[in-house]
Amino acid sequence: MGTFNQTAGRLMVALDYPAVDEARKLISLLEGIPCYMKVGMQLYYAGGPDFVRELKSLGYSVFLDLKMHDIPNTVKGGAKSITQLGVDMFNVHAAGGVKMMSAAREGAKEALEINSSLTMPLIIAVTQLTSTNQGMLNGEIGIPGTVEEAVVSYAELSKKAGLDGVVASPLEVSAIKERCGLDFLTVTPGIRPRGSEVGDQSRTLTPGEAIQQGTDYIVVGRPITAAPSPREAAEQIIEEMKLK
Ligand SMILES: O=C(O)c1cc(=O)[nH]c(=O)n1[C@@H]1O[C@H](COP(=O)(O)O)[C@@H](O)[C@H]1O
Repeated sequence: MGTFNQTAGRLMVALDYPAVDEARKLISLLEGIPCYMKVGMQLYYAGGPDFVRELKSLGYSVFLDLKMHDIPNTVKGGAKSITQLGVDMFNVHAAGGVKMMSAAREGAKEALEINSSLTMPLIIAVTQLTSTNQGMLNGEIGIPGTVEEAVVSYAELSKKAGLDGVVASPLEVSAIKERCGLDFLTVTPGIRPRGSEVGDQSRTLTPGEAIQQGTDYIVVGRPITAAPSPREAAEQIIEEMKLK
């Protein structure tokens, strides 16, 4: 199991930018605010491992969101490389199955055997993307049942594989915790402060509501990055989280 970094806070800021310069600009605006930095595929494909190392050297806790979904051997290798970067959290798709998710853990462990100064990252699994709604799940994707049932079933698989938690919408947090236990982490995107644009997200709650549901971490991108003052937006979100 990885460790829960209290000093990083419970807010994860999604650095969804096409270039590292834009990400650096936001990071300087948010200086001193307790948060994880989430690097997703857009920024990683542009800035690569060097940018992740840069964030680590600045002292940030980093969630590398590359959503691996491949055969177990490939995911094991990917997890080994990611762990060698010293990230604090990374993710895979639960749809890859128990063997694939266990392989991610094995890969991370192998990295630690090579370099004992590394710590085990938190490994979490994406359940159903927060852009998926009930109609899409049953019609387009072809999975029967409710979104909550599909998410909880993926969460159970993730737990069976020995992962630390899942990515889901805040709407499913209490069902996940009920089935998988309170210490099974939930990382929840689909966060929209009241009045902000929903965009392509389908299953959303406000930061305060997400905390009330018992989530461990909230992931916020555009409500901060596209705000007139990203710093004020982040401070307001943290304030709202504390009030709950
Ligand atoms: O794994 C993720 O982080 C993720 C999973 C998911 O189901 N939904 C989801 O939105 N995300 C990520 O969370 C962030 C949400 O960004 P905003 O919608 O701009 O707040 C993006 O970086 C997404 O890639």
